[in-house]
Order: sequence, then structure tokens, then C-alpha cells
Amino acid sequence: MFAVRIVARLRPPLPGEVCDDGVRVVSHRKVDKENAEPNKSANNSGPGIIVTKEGSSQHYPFHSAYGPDDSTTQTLFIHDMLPLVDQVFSGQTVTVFAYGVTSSGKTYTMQGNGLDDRGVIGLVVDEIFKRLGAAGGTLSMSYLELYLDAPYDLLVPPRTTSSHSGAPPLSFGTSIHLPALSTHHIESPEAFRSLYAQAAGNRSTGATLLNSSSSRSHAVLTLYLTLANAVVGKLHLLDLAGSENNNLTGNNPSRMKESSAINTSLTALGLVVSALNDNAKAISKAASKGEDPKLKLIPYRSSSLTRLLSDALGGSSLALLIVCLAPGTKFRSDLVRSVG
Ligand SMILES: Nc1ncnc2c1ncn2[C@@H]1O[C@H](COP(=O)(O)OP(=O)(O)OP(=O)(O)O)[C@@H](O)[C@H]1O
Repeated sequence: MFAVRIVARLRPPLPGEVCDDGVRVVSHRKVDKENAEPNKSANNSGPGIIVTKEGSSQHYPFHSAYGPDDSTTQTLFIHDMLPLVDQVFSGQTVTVFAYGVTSSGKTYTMQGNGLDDRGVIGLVVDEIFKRLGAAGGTLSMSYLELYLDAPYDLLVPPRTTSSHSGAPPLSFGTSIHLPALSTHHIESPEAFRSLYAQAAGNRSTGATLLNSSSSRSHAVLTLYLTLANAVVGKLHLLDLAGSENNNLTGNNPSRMKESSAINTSLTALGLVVSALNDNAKAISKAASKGEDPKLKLIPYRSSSLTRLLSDALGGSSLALLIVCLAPGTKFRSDLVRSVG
């Protein structure tokens, strides 16, 4: 059955950002350690985020949680991502999402900072190549963005004109797949880095009041693994555009149009995940009573994002949802919406 692991990552304050102590992380590592020591009382809260407002605190549980003290993405990678790499090598489809409001650290988590902190994408590609030597097999990739809900191949030669006017969007036709999406064989981590850097430069970004380089599209990188024993695994790595509060971003009309497309597709994704959860509950309830479950129709076709991921969200696929959070007080209501 489809299973999703949900983790939280609270980024450190940025220079000049106004923060208070209203958001705290209960690290899974601290909780695990306390539970391992019999003389210490277990932390009843469990891993998650505690938000304090007007004197009362609310705890939002997560499978694991990372705060500003967990300085690198590698910590998250080792704890939450490595077990999923095992699954890809056993032929599963795995999807990793970075989700959160604008400027909460999604691109940082997926791509790294280009300096000392490597993102999930670079770390997972290195890990795959480490294992490929022993397992024997090949790796290839596709990379696209969904801009205003239309898919564009980021691995076709760079557009000569800006803002997609130089290349038409890809067409779904009647399928859930994109037949014209290009796939590229990758020989080594270095070859991946060079191709990825070139493609990431084609992605739509723009300045808002909250982020000078804000992603204006959802980026979907897919790694296809074919092993010598004919096992085929697939890994989708998504850097979602941030849900936006136009009062904070100071968006102009064209940014508002982008923002509306971003928010609509994120809502569609939320509805799909919620319907999948409801169906999973209905299946286990019906099984306990020996009845046939009454299942909801999953609204995959309500956005390009959910249509594209329809074979990855459901069935026996697995997902890791990284909820990225910003500590600034101005994000507080958005933060509560993200974790709620
Ligand atoms: N864990 C972190 N440690 C240090 N700096 C971080 C961290 N996460 C994010 N940042 C910084 O916060 C800023 C916003 O991060 P980022 O661009 O990744 O946000 P985003 O969620 O992708 O935003 P958008 O949705 O607008 O594209 C950047 O300056 C980034 O370097």
C-alpha cells in the first residue's frame, strides 16, 4: 500500500529576519536518545514541531524533525532517505517532495547551497553510483518543470528567448505520461552534475520580496535505474514551488498569475494525498470487518502535477515529504498551515 514518510525541517533565521521563540523542534534524535536511557523519562511530545501562540502550545507530530542545529542536509539524508534508496534498488518507485511556503528552504534542501552543504539530489546520485558498481546497471534521467501548469523539458538545448516563448510545452496527449520528454544516460556523478547544472539554469525563477531567487515552477527530476538483474527502479525528486501569500511577496500581476497556478496545483496535490490516506484507512477498516472497501476516486487529473505523478502516488509506491519551515514571525500563520 502507498506509504508516505513526513519529516520537518526548520531553517535557521536569515540575516535581519525577525524571529521569536514561538517555534521549536523536538528532534527525533533527542527523543530516540531519551527513550534509550531507562533512567530518563521519555519525552512525551515525540518528534515534531511545537508552536507557541498567546501562551498556549500546540505540538504537530512528524516521523522525524530537524532544526537549525542540524546544520547539513546530510543528517536528514542518512536518517530518512537512505532506506528509500534501498527500495529503489529493489524495483520500487519512490518520490521525494520538498514542500513549504516560499523562502522556507526547499531549493536549499534539494539542491544544496552550492558550497559546503550538498542537497538531497547530489547526495542521492553519489549514493546510487556507489551501489551501481556492485549491482551492475545503468542510470538515466529526465528533468522537467511545470510552469503555469504546463510541462517544459529542462534538458532540451537552452531556450534562446526568455520565459518559455522559445519552446512549446510538452503534450500529455491522452496519456498520463509525456511521450516527448527526453531521457539522458548518465555515466558518472560528474556527468550528472554538469547536465543538472545546465538544466537547473533553464528553470523559471524570479525575485519576490521574500526571495531574490524564488522558484516560479515545480521542478521534477526523475532518475531511472535499470539493474543487471532486470530490476527497474524509479526515483522522482521534486522541488515544489512555494505556496505563496501575496500580501507578503509583493507580487505584480504576472507574478500573481504564477502564484495562483502554484497554489492551485499544490491544493490538487494535497487533495490527492488526502484521498489516498482516506482510501488506505477505508481498506484497513473494511479488512477488519471482512467487507469490500468503498474507495474514493483519486483526482489525479485535476492538475498536471498530480497527473504526472499518478503512477508514483498510489499502489505500492513510497514517498518522503520534507516539510520545509521558516522561523520568521511573519510566516507564522503559513507555518501553522504547512504543519497542520
Ligand atoms: N537549512 C538552511 N541553512 C541555511 N540557510 C538556509 C537553509 N535553508 C534555506 N536557507 C536560505 O534561505 C533562503 C531561502 O531558501 P530557498 O531559496 O531554498 O527557499 P525556497 O523554499 O526554495 O523558496 P521559493 O519557494 O521562493 O523558491 C536562501 O537564502 C537559502 O540559502
